[in-house]
Amino acid sequence: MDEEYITEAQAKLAQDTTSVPEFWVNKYRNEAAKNWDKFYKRNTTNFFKDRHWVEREFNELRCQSEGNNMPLTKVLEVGCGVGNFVFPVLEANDHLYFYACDFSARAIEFVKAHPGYNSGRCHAFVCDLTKDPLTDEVPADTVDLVSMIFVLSAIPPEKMVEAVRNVYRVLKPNGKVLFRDYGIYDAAQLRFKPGSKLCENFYVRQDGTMAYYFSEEMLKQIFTDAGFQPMSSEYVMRKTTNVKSNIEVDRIFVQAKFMKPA
Ligand SMILES: C[S@@+](CC[C@H](N)C(=O)[O-])C[C@H]1O[C@@H](n2cnc3c(N)ncnc32)[C@H](O)[C@@H]1O
Repeated sequence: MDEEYITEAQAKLAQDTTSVPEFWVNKYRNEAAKNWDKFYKRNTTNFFKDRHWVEREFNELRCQSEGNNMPLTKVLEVGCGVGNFVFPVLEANDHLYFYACDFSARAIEFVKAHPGYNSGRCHAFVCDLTKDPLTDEVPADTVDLVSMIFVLSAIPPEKMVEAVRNVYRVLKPNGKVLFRDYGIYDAAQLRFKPGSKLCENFYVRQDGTMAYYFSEEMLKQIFTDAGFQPMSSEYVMRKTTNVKSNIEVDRIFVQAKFMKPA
């Protein structure tokens, strides 16, 4: 990241000295699943775009076309929403089997109603990563890959390590986590109004959903505390134009891979 950009971003963030009363902080934390469910009631399947960049960024998901006798690669997408990651990848690679979970029951209903949902290649279920064992639905040590695409940022920081440990238990030894999420100093973080910050780098949006902005260091700490070995990590910068205001903004994401040791 550019030094000048970082200095300006830090100065902007330092201006916000407000704090959210503890009652509200607890309420947002306790009602996270309810607020995401309302989000999907309002937006149905229309909010997030299909994530067609995924195979370009994560070669593990590309079709290897090594013949039909190869066992299917088992992938678990946690926090799958309405399937904007799952369905494009399933369509592009017929050698994958997907487990997909989310704590919004409504999101899972949308996944099951999708024309691409085929129970021979996909199993969707409701699960709160911070408290429901994934092993209730997925046998321990059996999954090749877990994708975490913009989900960990929605989880309060003090629950992140436990959520990642939950993922660890279903992965095979040498299995990998493919991760992409919001990076620190992302334009969306700098746009929050005073009174939205719940704790360092963690904010509540107007609809009650929450978002954390990761530094590479913080992300590495969470995954190593949960038992993973870091494989790669980078900030991905994208300039996007806000359609309403026609202003160009700097989106910053963190993309990383972690391995469960053998
Ligand atoms: C920004 S959306 C991303 C959806 C999807 N991964 C994608 O890329 O389109 C975040 C999702 O994480 C889910 N989520 C947040 N906290 C969760 C938790 N503790 N357990 C399971 N799902 C959670 C939300 O319901 C929401 O669907």
